[in-house]
Amino acid sequence: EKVEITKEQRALIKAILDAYNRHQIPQDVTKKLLQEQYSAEENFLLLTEVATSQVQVLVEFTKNIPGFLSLDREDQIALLKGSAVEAMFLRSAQVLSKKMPSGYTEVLEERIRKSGMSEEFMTPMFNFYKSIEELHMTQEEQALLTTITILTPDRPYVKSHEAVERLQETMLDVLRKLCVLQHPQEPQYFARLLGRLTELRTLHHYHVEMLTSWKTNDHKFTPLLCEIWDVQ
Ligand SMILES: CC(C)c1onc(-c2c(Cl)cccc2Cl)c1COc1ccc2cc(-c3cccc(C(=O)O)c3)sc2c1
Repeated sequence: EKVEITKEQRALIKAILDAYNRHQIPQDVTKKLLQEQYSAEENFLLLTEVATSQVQVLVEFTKNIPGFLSLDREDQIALLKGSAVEAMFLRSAQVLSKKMPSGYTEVLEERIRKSGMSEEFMTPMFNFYKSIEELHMTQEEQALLTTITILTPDRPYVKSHEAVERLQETMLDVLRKLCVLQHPQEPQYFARLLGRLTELRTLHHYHVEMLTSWKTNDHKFTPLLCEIWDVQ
């Protein structure tokens, strides 16, 4: 059947894409990735600094998701805490994508690979990055997929499950139509995008162990990261 994006849905895409592009990590933070030396310590410190900045950006972006601020305040926090890692995998995947060279691709990969993280997480992490790169997502798809990840109803401690589910379904419907219109030769494209959301949950579980292994090697995180990731 003819897939049509309504006027409201077009306005929704514009609002989300504008917010996604408006909230970016400041250049003086990301620039350090290009300048400082390479050592496991230095790489970990830089990644911690950028991740902290990314969380601040994520909070601002989330506040601009239509309907998010009408959710219960505690649910807003629960959604942010529950989705931060997954949103950051998506963001770092965009930066690492060689299809949209960001100037940080090589240095970021190098710093992640040499940040003192155990080898066992490297393979699934870089397989994920490769699978995202192969999708050649448009900016709208990136922004919507991040929004859908944030609006996942079954995060821990979310009380108004239905309210979040309604918001997420609105976004899923827009993304589904966008995929049909922007990837007409790939009828399975939308399903492939949703498959990445499943992959993100697996990486989220790996990430909890990554944090523990860093902690045991006496790596320090910032107060904001400790708060959002429940690290002591
Ligand atoms: C605390 C730290 C050691 C850590 O622990 N786990 C992870 C992690 C790792 Cl490794 C991989 C995936 C997810 C997480 Cl959460 C991290 C680092 O997480 C981040 C998070 C976001 C970004 C955005 C970047 C970035 C660069 C250039 C440009 C831009 C840009 O948006 O312009 C963004 S780098 C970066 C690093």
